[in-house]
Amino acid sequence: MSKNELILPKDFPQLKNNTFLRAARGEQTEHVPVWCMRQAGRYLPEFRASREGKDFFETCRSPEHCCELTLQPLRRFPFDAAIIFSDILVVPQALGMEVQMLTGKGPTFTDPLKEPEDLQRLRASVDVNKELDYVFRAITLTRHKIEGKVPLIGFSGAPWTLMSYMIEGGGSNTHSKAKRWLYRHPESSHMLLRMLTDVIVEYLLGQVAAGAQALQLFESHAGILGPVQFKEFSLPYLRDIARRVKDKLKEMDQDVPMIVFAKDAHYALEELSESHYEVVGLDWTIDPRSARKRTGGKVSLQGNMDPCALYAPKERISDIVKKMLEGFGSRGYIANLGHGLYPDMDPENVGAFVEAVHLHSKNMNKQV
Ligand SMILES: Cc1c2[nH]c(c1CCC(=O)O)Cc1[nH]c(c(CCC(=O)O)c1C)Cc1[nH]c(c(CCC(=O)O)c1C)Cc1[nH]c(c(CCC(=O)O)c1C)C2
Repeated sequence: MSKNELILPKDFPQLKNNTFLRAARGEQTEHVPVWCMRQAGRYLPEFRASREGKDFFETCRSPEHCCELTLQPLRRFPFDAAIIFSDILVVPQALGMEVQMLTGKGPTFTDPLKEPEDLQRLRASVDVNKELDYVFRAITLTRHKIEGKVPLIGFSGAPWTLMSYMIEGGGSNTHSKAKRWLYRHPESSHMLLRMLTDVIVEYLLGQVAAGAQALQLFESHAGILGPVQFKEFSLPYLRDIARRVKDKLKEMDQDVPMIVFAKDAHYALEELSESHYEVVGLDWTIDPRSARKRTGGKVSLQGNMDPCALYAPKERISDIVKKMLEGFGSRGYIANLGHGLYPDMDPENVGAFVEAVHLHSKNMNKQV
C-alpha cells in the first residue's frame, strides 16, 4: 500500500476561517475574504524550486507535490482560501488525449481533434475515479495538511474552454480552428460539449467527495465567443453542470458553493447570475458597481482587480483596492484578481494586495 492510500477523505481538521464560504453564500463577514487565481505559481521562488526539472503533468499526478504547491502561498500570505494545484487539461487527458507542457510554449496536444470523425478517438465512457484518482488523492491529502486554516477550492475547465484546447492543440489568439467547428459542425460540437459536461460533473462530484469545499468552473475562453455563440455553446453547459452537481450534492447532504468565472463574458453577466452558481467571478473589464446592478443581488461576486495593477507601487495598490471594495461593497464579495498572477510579479506586492483587502474591508465594516 502506498502512503497516499492511508489518507482517507474523512476526519478532516475543523475549519478555522470560513469567511470565504460565508461570503460565497452572501453573508456578512468580519473582513472581505481574498485569494488569487494562480496563487500557486511561478511568481514564488519556492514554487520554481519545487518544480525545477520536473515534468508539469507528472507534478500534477503526484499528490504530495500538489499538496506542497497548494500550501506554499498560504505560508507567505493570509489568503482566505486555497485552490488545489492541478490543471484544467487533466480532463482532456482523461478522455484519452495526450497533452504535454512545453517550456516557453505552454500546453501542447500531440494530436488535436481536426474533424468530427476524430471524436471517435476519445474514450466513449470515462472512469473518472480511475483516470482522475490522483487529483482526488491530492485534494484529500491537502485537506488534511491544510489543518483547517482555510477552505480548499476544487476546479475544472468548462466545456467550451476545454473543447477549444482539444481542437487548437494549445493556446491560441483567435481560436479560429475551434470556432470553425461551431459554425461548420454545430452538431458534433454539441456532442463534444456534452461528453465533456458528463465527465466534468463526475469530476467535480469526485472532488467534493475527496474533500473540496468549493468549486470553480473556468470558462477562460468565453470572450472569444460573443453573446450569440456563448448562449448556444457555453451557457447551457455551464447551467447543466451546476444543476446536476447541486442535485447530487443535495442527495449527499453537502452544501458546496460553486463559482463560475467566464472571462471576458461581460455581455452575459445577467445570464450568469441566473445559472445556479452562488458566485460569479469577474475579469477587470467590468466596473464593480455596474456588475452589482446587473446581477441584482442574486449572486456573490468575485474579482476583479487588473492583475497588472500589482506592478504598481504598494501605496497605489492600496488605493486601487480601496476603490474596488467601495464599488463592490463588503457583503457577498470575495476579492481576487480579474485573472491569474503572472510569473514576473513581485510576491511583496501580492502581500500588499491581500493586506489592503483585509484592512480596508475591516474599516468599511466599522463605518456601517
Ligand atoms: C502554475 C501553472 C498551472 N498551469 C500551468 C502553470 C504554469 C506552468 C508551470 O508552472 O510549469 C500551465 C498552463 N495551463 C494552462 C495554460 C494557458 C495556456 C494558454 O492558453 O496559452 C498554462 C500556461 C491552461 C489553463 N490552466 C488553468 C486555466 C484556467 C485559468 C486561466 O484562465 O488561466 C487555464 C486556461 C487552471 C489552472 N492551472 C493551474 C492552476 C492551479 C494553480 C493556482 O491557480 O494556484 C489552475 C487553477 C496550474
